[in-house]
Amino acid sequence: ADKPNVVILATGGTIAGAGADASKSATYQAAKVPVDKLIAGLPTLSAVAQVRGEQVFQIASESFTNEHLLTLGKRVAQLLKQSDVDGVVVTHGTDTLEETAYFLNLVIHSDKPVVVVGSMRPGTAMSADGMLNLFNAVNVAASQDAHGKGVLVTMNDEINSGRDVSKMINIKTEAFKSPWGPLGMVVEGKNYWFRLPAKRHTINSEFDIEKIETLPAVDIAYGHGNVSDTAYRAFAGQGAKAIIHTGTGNGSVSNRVVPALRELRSQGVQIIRSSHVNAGGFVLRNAEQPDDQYDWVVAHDLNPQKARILAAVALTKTQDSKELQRIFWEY
Ligand SMILES: NC(=O)C[C@H](N)C(=O)O
Repeated sequence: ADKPNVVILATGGTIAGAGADASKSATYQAAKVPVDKLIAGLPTLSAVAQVRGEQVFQIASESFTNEHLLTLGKRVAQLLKQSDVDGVVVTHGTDTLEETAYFLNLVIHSDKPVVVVGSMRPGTAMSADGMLNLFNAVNVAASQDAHGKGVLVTMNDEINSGRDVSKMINIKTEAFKSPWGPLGMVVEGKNYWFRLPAKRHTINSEFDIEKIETLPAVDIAYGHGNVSDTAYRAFAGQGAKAIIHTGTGNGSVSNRVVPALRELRSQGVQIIRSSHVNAGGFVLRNAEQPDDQYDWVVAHDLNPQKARILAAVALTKTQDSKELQRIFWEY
């Protein structure tokens, strides 16, 4: 009874996946196993925390929508207000895990631990990684020393910041990396911390899930050789309030696309330059493109999918491009 209370909010993904036999590490169905069965499969959890589960969704994370983010965020906030909840774990598919973790990091006003976790192999596979990842997540969520560090992600024994972490490869269990390194490690139920997040998050965020009812449409268009402006114009035509430009290199923009982006900006659409370089981008204002002159915003080190999350959250509060740029520097 003196153990911390941890609630596991289950949303589906491979951590709840099942394959036809133990050799199937990549061929399986995600989002099959209910949360109570996941918890029952890990009896050692009871030595760490009083754990209970809630099935919020049962989906593969590539099908996550803004509505899923809002529903999940509101439930996390509600639970953390309760004095009988010490921490929350969210089980999640890995495909959009980095988006949900960043979203929660921006909008949850609590210093209690929130840990998002998934797995690369279904529980039915040999060397399945979900059990240990979940055990680590519950350990971190139950820890006093995880308070105030923002939303965390435990995969492959590392503790990463939900802001920074990204799925870098789709077949290895060592799939999640932060361009600036992990915050720490969790080994045999003990946390080892090495650094702290420098960006604003959770309790120091100006955004609050309780004040957000909808998220505006923000779309992502990909830059590459021989690119056309068709996607950008189509997104704007369908009502996008901001377009994340997944630029080449420094977030550069082809001269085949620049005129369309200037035109869309003059019509009120926010243009946000990010980069698709693999190790994480570093897009600077007025480098490669005259952002001051064109009134564009840079995503700096946020990858396009994280830039979409921050833009959508920020646009619930401001339509001003300078404010938007301040927010991109601070979060
Ligand atoms: N490893 C995974 O969880 C992948 C799965 N497609 C998902 O994101 O739900």
